[in-house]
Amino acid sequence: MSLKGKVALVTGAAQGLGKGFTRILLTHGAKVSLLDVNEAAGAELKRSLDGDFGADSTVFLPCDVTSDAQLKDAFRRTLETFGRIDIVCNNAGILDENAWERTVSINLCAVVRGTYLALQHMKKESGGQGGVIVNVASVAGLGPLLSTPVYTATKHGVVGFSRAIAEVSKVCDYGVRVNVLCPSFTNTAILSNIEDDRTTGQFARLKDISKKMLQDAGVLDVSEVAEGFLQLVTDEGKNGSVLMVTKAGTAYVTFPQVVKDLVASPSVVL
Ligand SMILES: NC(=O)c1ccc[n+]([C@@H]2O[C@H](COP(=O)([O-])OP(=O)(O)OC[C@H]3O[C@@H](n4cnc5c(N)ncnc54)[C@H](O)[C@@H]3O)[C@@H](O)[C@H]2O)c1
Ligand SMILES: CCCCC[C@H](O)CC\C=C/C=C/C=C/[C@@H](O)[C@@H](O)CCCC(=O)O
Repeated sequence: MSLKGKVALVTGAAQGLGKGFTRILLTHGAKVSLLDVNEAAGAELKRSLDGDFGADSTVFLPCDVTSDAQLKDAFRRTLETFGRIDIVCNNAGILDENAWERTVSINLCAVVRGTYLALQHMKKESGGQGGVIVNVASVAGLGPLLSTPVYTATKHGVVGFSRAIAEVSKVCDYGVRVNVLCPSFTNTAILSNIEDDRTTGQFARLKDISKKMLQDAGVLDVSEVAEGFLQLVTDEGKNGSVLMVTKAGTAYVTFPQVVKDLVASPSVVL
């Protein structure tokens, strides 16, 4: 899929991985709507991108993804600005075992909210032109990061929800692909949480184990993860795919099939 003329909406775009996804989308010709709760960082990034790609390539929209009203408004303003939405990346996320309800609200509830809004705008049955959604989970969505059990739960939820919605989209012929990105440790601000008793809370005493995992796994550059993101966006054969990106390499994850694949069964009548 060529990205020229395509429009993307990225949450948590102001820094870290969201910034990396934004830059690779712009480099390949897309226009990008940047959503972030950090207004200062978002405005600063917009100024930088204006210089690199031109002012009409992006729009920055202050948005707290936990607010249904703000996220809906951001989708509306994106359409007003660019006239279409082809790509949505639900990337915004935090790690805070003390504020675990907010962690669930951002990392999982807002991914559901962003996915449903994306489908509302993109699915063919509601007049959309189709598109692709990439939800950002983590390797912690595939196995426990023991010092962060709620963060782990949210990322497992993103994997499960996204795979299920991808099946819905296939069966209902939405014309929208839904994929999941599972990066390992990556050099962004969130990594500092591993040392921070304020965010690991009651599990702070386990941080040395997580630090050892980080040392053993190595730390990715944002650009390495962005390449995996680009694959999930542009490969039109990928729907319901889960891409794990680690220093050891990048691989699509396969899952055990516990129950018969109903979609493949001709007896399923819709
Ligand atoms: N860095 C890693 O090691 C790593 C690995 C795997 C997955 N991830 C995931 O990647 C995503 C991006 O994280 P990152 O590493 O770039 O961290 P980061 O902290 O650098 O960036 C997160 C961005 O999300 C924004 N954000 C936070 N809460 C928000 C809200 N309520 N509404 C809107 N924006 C909000 C922040 O302002 C920030 O710009 C997260 O979902 C994270 O869980 C990170
Ligand atoms: C406090 C660190 C903040 C970074 C959190 C990021 O989301 C990065 C998490 C990176 C790795 C998590 C590792 C967990 C791994 C193990 O549980 C292992 O079982 C995972 C196995 C995955 C697989 O090979 O299928």
